[in-house]
Amino acid sequence: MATTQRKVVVFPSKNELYEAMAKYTANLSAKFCKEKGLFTVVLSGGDLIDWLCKLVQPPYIDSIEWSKWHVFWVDERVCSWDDPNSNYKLAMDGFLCKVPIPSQNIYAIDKHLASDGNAENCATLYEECLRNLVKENIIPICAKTGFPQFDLELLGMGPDGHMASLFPGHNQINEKEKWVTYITDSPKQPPKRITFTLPVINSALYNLMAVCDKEQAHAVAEIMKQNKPLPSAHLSAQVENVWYLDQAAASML
Ligand SMILES: O=C(O)[C@H](O)[C@@H](O)[C@H](O)[C@H](O)COP(=O)(O)O
Repeated sequence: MATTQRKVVVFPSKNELYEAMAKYTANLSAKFCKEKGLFTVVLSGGDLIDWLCKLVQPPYIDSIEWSKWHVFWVDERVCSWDDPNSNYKLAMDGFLCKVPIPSQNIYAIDKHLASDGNAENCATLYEECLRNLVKENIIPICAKTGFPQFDLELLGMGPDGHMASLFPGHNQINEKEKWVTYITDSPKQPPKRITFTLPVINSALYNLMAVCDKEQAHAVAEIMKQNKPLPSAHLSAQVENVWYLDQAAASML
């Protein structure tokens, strides 16, 4: 399934990395809005949302066709929408509330099931939501993989090399059929989460993995040396798999 070579860019400062992330996202938004009238974007949680700060500033905030965006989460914590742990809340407060994306184009985890804490049902329903959007021609199916194909996924990596909620030593990374799966014993808190599976993640046209800070430097080095099968080492994309690193994250390369 791995189709593209990993492209790595190291930035002299975090500010330059943030600027490049905004530019990359804005360029793809313009391309896909022009080509097909919509842009499907997948967010993760963690620090990534802060790193998207430049998107909500000029010139990007005024030039992006926000009404054509469709927003998804690569993983989500199973908790209520107003819980400080919620990736939905994080993205809403830090990014989405600042831009005019129609609320019906924001595809969050089911509010009630998430509050109830049933991870399996949340994953089933999120997959159903994606399947409906395939029927509505919002999300195409990747001809090569047979899985849904998002335009851009904005990803982060934990110090243990996890991406989305695919953690080392947990079997979610091996899922080959489902589109969305779940975990109830995540090593990163909180323990209950839903997550896109690897075939879905790797079916995206563009994957941008952003990694900052020294805590991640060891995992970055292991992944680049190809000598440790960490979940993030499996990241691929159909057109481009690009890694943006700051100096600290690249310090052990
Ligand atoms: O639920 C989460 O925690 C995130 O969605 C997760 O996938 C994140 O992208 C990585 O864990 C990196 O997170 P940090 O930026 O906090 O290291």
